[in-house]
Amino acid sequence: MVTIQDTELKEGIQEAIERAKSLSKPVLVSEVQKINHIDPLSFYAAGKSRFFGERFFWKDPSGETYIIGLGICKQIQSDQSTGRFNHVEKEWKRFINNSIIFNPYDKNATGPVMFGGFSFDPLKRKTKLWSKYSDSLFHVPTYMYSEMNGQAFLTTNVVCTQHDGDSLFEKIVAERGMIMASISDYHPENANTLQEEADINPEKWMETVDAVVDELKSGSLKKVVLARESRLIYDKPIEIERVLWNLMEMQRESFIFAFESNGDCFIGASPERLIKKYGENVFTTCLAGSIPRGKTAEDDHILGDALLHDQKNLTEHQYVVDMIKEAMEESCSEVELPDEPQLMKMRDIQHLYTPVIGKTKRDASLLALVDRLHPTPALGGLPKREAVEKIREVEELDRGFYAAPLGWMDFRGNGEYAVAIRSGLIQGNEASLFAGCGVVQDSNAESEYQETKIKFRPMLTALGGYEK
Ligand SMILES: C=C(O[C@@H]1C=C(C(=O)O)C=C[C@H]1O)C(=O)O
Ligand SMILES: [Mg+2]
Repeated sequence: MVTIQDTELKEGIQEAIERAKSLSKPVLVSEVQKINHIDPLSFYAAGKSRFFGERFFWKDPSGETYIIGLGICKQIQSDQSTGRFNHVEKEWKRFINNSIIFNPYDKNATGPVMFGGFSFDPLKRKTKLWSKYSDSLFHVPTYMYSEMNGQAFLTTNVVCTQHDGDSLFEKIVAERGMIMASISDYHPENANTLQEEADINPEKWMETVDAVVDELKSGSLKKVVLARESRLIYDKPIEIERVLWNLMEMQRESFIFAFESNGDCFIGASPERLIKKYGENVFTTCLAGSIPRGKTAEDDHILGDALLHDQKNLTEHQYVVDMIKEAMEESCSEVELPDEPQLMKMRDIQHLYTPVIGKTKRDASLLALVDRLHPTPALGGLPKREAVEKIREVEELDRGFYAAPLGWMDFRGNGEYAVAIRSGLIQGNEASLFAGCGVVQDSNAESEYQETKIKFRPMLTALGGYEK
């Protein structure tokens, strides 16, 4: 059946081909349909055979926003280290500038959206672990399911070139029809069995923590976040859908994300927002300072209370608050944040948490805010530049996209980026998990090590390898 919107898509494609001829460059057509609700994970799973390596999944902590992409109609990438945020934003604007958009809905995350992220530190020596991800990597999906406050939308993005003809419309409608017809309720099947678990050099990591603590006592550095890796080997290829299913069951309060590239998949459940921008309203998060959850409600309360009064953790947290407050005050006309941190309780861990809201000054774009904030002292340290240099020098791990901004931006400039922690890189039947912690003068290597162990748990449990 041809709907009114399909007529629009057909005419849009014809017009875009004409435009591509006259401009001698590809032109995007984007069409948005309001549709009935689909289970987001089932939509993702429906793209498995056709689009493996070209999918992404996103859920925000409130569950108000889901964005799932299948296929890539445009890739924006760069290995340039300076000005990379600005470069991506310019490329994005240039791409949507001449596009034809049918979107009668005034909803964020509908129509053209780019999804992806950045590496933590483009100047870090690269290993082959992250060879499938360039320092800046964004995908614009061909088919995108998005949900905003309970309303569901299907966006179809087609890039037309001067060489395309009428058959492009038929091809897209047929492919889209096939995807929609193949959606069936996803349920995880048999789990993987963990065969080998290798913490990479924990003793050396603790020695590095000790050495950094000594430096913090004598120099100008105040905080350095040090991370480490655990490598897991399973008996068979890890099913990304099943990991997402588990994360959705167990880490409801987190951002849940998966970002595929050339067969690898970066995946995780992060409690930490870097920045959200809807219109002029911006939201960011100071999250640093950690303690385990208690086994009983009473235990849990005692631990939470101890965290709220622990000087080492309060200092670790305050560095983040000070830096984020300063950055926000530069970019915003109004900034509001509470005086004292509160507790954020996740399934496996509790943190000190200070939410920050603001209203941007007219010229502050989402990626300019990302540029200003990344890395906050929650993931880098303080002062920012020295801390990142220290990490580059002493950390064994190639962080890749771990601890870096990951998220989306739509054609109107709205979007959200999480700090991609509690995450791992899946490569066939193997996975690398990453976890770090804020090292300050009062840090103790053994307890920081224990803290990273807890931070591995969300992913370890979701993969199947840790039973609580
Ligand atoms: C670095 C991580 O987490 C960060 C470090 C924290 C800490 O040291 O207390 C707490 C929250 C995060 O900002 C991680 O999970 O890998
Ligand atoms: Mg800590």
